Amino acid sequence: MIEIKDLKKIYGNRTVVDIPGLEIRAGETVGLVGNNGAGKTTFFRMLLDLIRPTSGVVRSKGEDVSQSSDWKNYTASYLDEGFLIDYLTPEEYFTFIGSLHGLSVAHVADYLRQYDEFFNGEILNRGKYIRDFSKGNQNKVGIAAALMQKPEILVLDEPFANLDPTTQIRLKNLLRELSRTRNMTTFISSHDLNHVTDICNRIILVEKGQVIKDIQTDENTLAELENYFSG
Ligand SMILES: Nc1ncnc2c1ncn2[C@@H]1O[C@H](COP(=O)(O)OP(=O)(O)OP(=O)(O)O)[C@@H](O)[C@H]1O
Repeated sequence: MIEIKDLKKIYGNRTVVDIPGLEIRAGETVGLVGNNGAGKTTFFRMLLDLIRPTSGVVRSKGEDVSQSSDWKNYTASYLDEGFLIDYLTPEEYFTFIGSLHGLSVAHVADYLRQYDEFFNGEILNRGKYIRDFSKGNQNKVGIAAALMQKPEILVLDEPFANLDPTTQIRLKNLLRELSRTRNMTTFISSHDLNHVTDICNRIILVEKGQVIKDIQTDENTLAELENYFSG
């Protein structure tokens, strides 16, 4: 589904991403872990053609993401609040994103009903602009909007950050369900080793831009990661 070849990002004289080769198969749930500054967000930004690699290529279904736009039809992401439009209300934002994907206002309202529990009564009909929501609630808006396009590939940067424990558990259930029912390919970066090992079937550990471990999750993975990070 996604193939990475000789991917490098260099800022000044610092190489912040250096991945000789990586393949992600359809339906995989990939957790990206690594300490601050390891290069996770930079990697995601290259995956989504938000920044250009210094060298190398990211191919999605065989097409270079920097040369083709086809991947945008089946890829959704939420990296940070920069993806939102902060002078809109959540309803206006969902309607706008829905319109980009050919959904009517009624469709969008219908779609949002399934997120009642995830939103926990804090998102819709609040009469507030997105900019006035807490960071956690802004995350909820961004994640629900990304899922609205029923993507084949979903990329989320630290989706559990700023979410209360109840919403973290609801998000985990939601992502598990989507990967099971839609065979969605998912990338999730997180500092929460419990959550990523819980929902991801593959864990990629990066340090200084390099892949240090690439493992299929099993009952020993959490202990292995905890051991690595406590060293
Ligand atoms: N535009 C830029 N110019 C220079 N250096 C940058 C730029 N963007 C990122 N970096 C550097 O690249 C390195 C990787 O950053 P990145 O944000 O990808 O790490 P991360 O793994 O997502 O970290 P965190 O867990 O803290 O979010 C960091 O050292 C960062 O300072």
